[in-house]
Amino acid sequence: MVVSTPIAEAKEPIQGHVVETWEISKTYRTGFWMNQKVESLKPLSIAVQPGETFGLLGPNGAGKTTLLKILLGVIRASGGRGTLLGKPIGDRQTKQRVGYLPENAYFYDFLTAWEFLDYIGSLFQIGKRERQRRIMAMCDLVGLAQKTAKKKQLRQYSKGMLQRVGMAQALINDPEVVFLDEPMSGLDPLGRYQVREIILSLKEQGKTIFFNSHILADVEQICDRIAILARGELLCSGSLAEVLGTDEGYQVILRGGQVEELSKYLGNLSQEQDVWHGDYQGDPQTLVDALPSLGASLISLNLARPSLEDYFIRQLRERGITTSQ
Ligand SMILES: Nc1ncnc2c1ncn2[C@@H]1O[C@H](COP(=O)(O)OP(=O)(O)OP(=O)(O)O)[C@@H](O)[C@H]1O
Repeated sequence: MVVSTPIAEAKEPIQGHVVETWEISKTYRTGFWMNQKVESLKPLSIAVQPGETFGLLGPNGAGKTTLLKILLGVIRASGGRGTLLGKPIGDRQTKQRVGYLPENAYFYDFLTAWEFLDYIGSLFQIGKRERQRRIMAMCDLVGLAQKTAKKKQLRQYSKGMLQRVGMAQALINDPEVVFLDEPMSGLDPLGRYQVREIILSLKEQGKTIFFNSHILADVEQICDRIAILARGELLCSGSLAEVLGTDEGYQVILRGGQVEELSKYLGNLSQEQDVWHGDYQGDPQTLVDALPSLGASLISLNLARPSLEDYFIRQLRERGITTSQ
């Protein structure tokens, strides 16, 4: 995969937050008489720094797409306010500096990828020569063969290839901030890996990335900071270290010893024949030194950090959320 193809010279660093909201909220009115209310987003305040990869997580129906659409000016907030690149949300000039990959991108599938990207480039009023240059750079960036891009109609593309075209269209205007709604959904492991690589290469170029996802393993690998939404409510936000904590423990497997003695050192002890599994907190050397007196020998000792998935599920359970909406 080809990565890191900057398509424009360095810009002035962005001052202040790229995204900032203050108590922003959304209530939809539904029903025949529009008399039913759906509170999709409860008052929410977040801030995203320049150059950051920010992951917005949450189960289905949490309000992730709603927030993204508000930030992009696609729908209006019911309350609160926010800024994008320092300008009030909805500012027309800001749109030139923003890229967006919708969750279910609609493509004119009778066009080739090249024609489609050329069309999107023309909407941004990019001149013909520059459009050609950018389309070539985009094909390289997202790993799309130029020959295929010129020949094949989009209706003949696989989901993974369409996602690459979607990424390319989101980047054709060389945006400073890119919003990606579920960029890995529906992709196989290779496709997910490739999208992750593209996101990392954008990050290297200093772009700010805001993306929605419920694929936690991907988020854990690429995000600087995360926020968790559920039922329209912000449950927490912060860096992974802030959210998960830095308390690292060890998973220990050893042979021999008695439960009374071993439990002074290990938590969650379980036994399979004469092999013990347990958790250990503290200096590993202390445990290793104590093993002879416990009559036990070490089989393995592995560093274990709580995963984002464990944390995410715990957060939802603590609030009694066991199903998606
Ligand atoms: N146009 C609409 N009219 C009424 N309710 C809506 C509308 N759009 C979204 N909702 C409701 O708002 C809530 C949040 O929806 P949203 O699409 O923002 O969730 P999401 O977190 O993006 O979910 P998913 O992960 O499934 O894409 C849901 O309960 C949804 O049914």
